[in-house]
Amino acid sequence: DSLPDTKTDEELNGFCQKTDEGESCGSNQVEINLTRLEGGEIGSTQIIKLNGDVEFQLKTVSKKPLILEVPNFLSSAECQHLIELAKIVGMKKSITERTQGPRQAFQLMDRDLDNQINLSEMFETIQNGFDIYLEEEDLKEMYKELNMDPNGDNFVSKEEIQSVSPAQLQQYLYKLVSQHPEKHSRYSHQAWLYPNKHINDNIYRQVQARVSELAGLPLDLVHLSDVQVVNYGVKGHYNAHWDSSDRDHDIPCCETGKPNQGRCESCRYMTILFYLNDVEEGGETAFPVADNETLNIQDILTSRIGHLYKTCKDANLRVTAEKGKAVLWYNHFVDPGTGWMGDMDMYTLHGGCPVFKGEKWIANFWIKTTFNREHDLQRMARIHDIFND
Ligand SMILES: O=C(O)CCC(=O)C(=O)O
Ligand SMILES: [Fe+2]
Repeated sequence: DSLPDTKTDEELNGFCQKTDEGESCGSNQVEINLTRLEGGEIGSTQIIKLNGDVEFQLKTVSKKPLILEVPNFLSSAECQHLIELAKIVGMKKSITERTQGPRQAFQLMDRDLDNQINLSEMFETIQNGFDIYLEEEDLKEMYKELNMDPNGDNFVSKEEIQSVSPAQLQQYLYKLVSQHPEKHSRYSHQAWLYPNKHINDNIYRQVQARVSELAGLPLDLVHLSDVQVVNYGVKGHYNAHWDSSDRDHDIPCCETGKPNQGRCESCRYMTILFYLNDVEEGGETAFPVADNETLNIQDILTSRIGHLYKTCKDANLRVTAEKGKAVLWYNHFVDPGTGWMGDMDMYTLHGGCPVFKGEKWIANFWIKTTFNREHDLQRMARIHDIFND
């Protein structure tokens, strides 16, 4: 499959690139690569011009991964508009993959291989299996209720666990989080804005154009990416996670608006997150391992640094939620071989701190690409037609 060769340069100008010789369009003429902005020293600010001739500040707040902030990227009216659009679509409770659908079994995390599960291993078992984060008291209460630890030594042996069925455990946990939604990894409401559905919305399109300009990425790519508007109330939060997935040859990347996909994974080259209001207290975006010297994924998965509902204040970096501000980072490196999406940057681990007072509205603009450049160029050509008809 290649691009239809009947297209003129002008028709292909959705992914035109500026070169020294002027503008050059289409995939045959120029190499379209994914690019990255360059940061400065931590705390330093660059001035950039977007939106005609309007100056914006681009502040570097982390180098590993590169994280940039742009205050007042959106006007107050634009923030309000995105919130209104989301409300019209309808805000729904956020769910995560692990809380969807029926559960058959869960994996016991017997880290020290002593054939019994201690409290911290049980914490990890439940986090891993159900996306639910329990405190020590919760675990002890659960042991009592389900009679999981008859001898009361806070260790659940393999025999003891056999007396509880996965269905029983699931039922108990779901009841618990229905009463205490803050124990879930993510406690928020959300709505998706699909670019195709808002094609006549001038404010939305203006924002998309500015995102493309800021990121230095083709507008077609921005038009391929849906937007998620999220609302958090008091106790609302999102524990630490990565926004994208590493290359998996067996599971394709999810694509906006493509029905009946079966299993697919989120592939998001870049995250551009907007704060749509000022939060009275709390609600920062936390990056627990930003600018860490080293990174140990096993440590992240087994320690409590991911439990941002409790540990946000210990995160290496916290970005405050301020109306109109954008914060952006790259979930992937550029593959030097293909010029397209490459390995994931595991330092991008992040999440939303609990809101203590007021509420929090954000919009996630994820730049979605797959690992296959030719495939994406074709998708870009198609969306280009839709947007320029
Ligand atoms: O609420 C935040 O600050 C972070 C949200 C987030 O990471 C997400 O929605 O993927
Ligand atoms: Fe995220």
